[in-house]
Amino acid sequence: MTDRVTAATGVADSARPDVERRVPTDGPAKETVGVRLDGVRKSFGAVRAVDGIDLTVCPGETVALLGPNGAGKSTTIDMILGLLAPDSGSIAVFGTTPHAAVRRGAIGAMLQTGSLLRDLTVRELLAMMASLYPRHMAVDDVLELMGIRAIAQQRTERLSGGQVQRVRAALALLPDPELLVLDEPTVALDVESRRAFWQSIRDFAAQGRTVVFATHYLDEADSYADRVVVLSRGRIVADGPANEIRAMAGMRTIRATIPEADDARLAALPGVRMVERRGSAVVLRCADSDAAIRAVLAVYPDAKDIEISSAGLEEAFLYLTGDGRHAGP
Ligand SMILES: Nc1ncnc2c1ncn2[C@@H]1O[C@H](COP(=O)(O)OP(=O)(O)OP(=O)(O)O)[C@@H](O)[C@H]1O
Repeated sequence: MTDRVTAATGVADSARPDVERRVPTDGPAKETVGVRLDGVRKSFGAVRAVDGIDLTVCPGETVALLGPNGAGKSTTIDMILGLLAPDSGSIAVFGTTPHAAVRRGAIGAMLQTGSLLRDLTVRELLAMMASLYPRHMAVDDVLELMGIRAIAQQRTERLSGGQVQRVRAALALLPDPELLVLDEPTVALDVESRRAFWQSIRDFAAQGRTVVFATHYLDEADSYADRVVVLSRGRIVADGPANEIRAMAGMRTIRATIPEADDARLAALPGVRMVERRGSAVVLRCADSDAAIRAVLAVYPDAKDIEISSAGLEEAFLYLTGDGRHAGP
């Protein structure tokens, strides 16, 4: 798998005031589309960070943007939040521009970077931020939702990395947003903290709210999202219900030495999804390895050194993002 990004440790990034200072709403919007991206592109110099993304997120959906480092997840999120403008294409959030949605308090965000204000207790920080919103969740309710009641009297500079993440999420939830956007929110957390974090977000989503989150973790996307959108090199390479993406992750691989095999013919065999060359061997990624091996032997009875194996989650992820095609011997 790819390298992990630097852990986020804070909140209330002063360079991003629009996201943190939301104006309250009268409750969830009634639009049938929560977030919509049409042909969105964004480059930084010669780097095409986002290269033509079409994406629709329905209200109430929890969608994971899954991808390795540099896939374009943060750039996509920053454009949904109105922090970056696309070079081309359009973005709508609950039927309006991202800026308008932020202004009317529809979006709460937890970004990768930012720092908590020091010299305040967690409760004081939440109360202070709440005072900026004419309408907001009760501080006690947010403490309860994020499971941080026990640290309410603790000063922010004394918090552990995991506690900081939960306080940052609490700040994002404070104005009771219709859309919650989380950019790799659990990157610094251990397994138990991740589980507890996601249970809190699930409880929030269960109120009919829309959640979009970026992650490197296939298992996290699988466990907590209704739908998984896999990004690679600025493009969507897979988009489907979590169980479908998991099924792809469950694909099997047939490796064999097949003299004079024709790649196009192999690719057309039943059960075969993809053909790769590894020296004299071919590797077949299969949706149905039983059907595939029967077909291979029927067409190429001379096939030898046959191995059938399950793709691990990591391998499946590399396959989905296209980063593993030339890996391995
Ligand atoms: N402000 C910027 N200036 C120049 N290049 C940038 C900028 N922001 C992003 N990029 C580049 O755009 C590409 C996509 O970056 P992005 O941060 O969106 O990816 P990501 O999927 O969020 O990655 P990560 O998981 O590492 O956060 C990368 O090649 C990155 O180096």
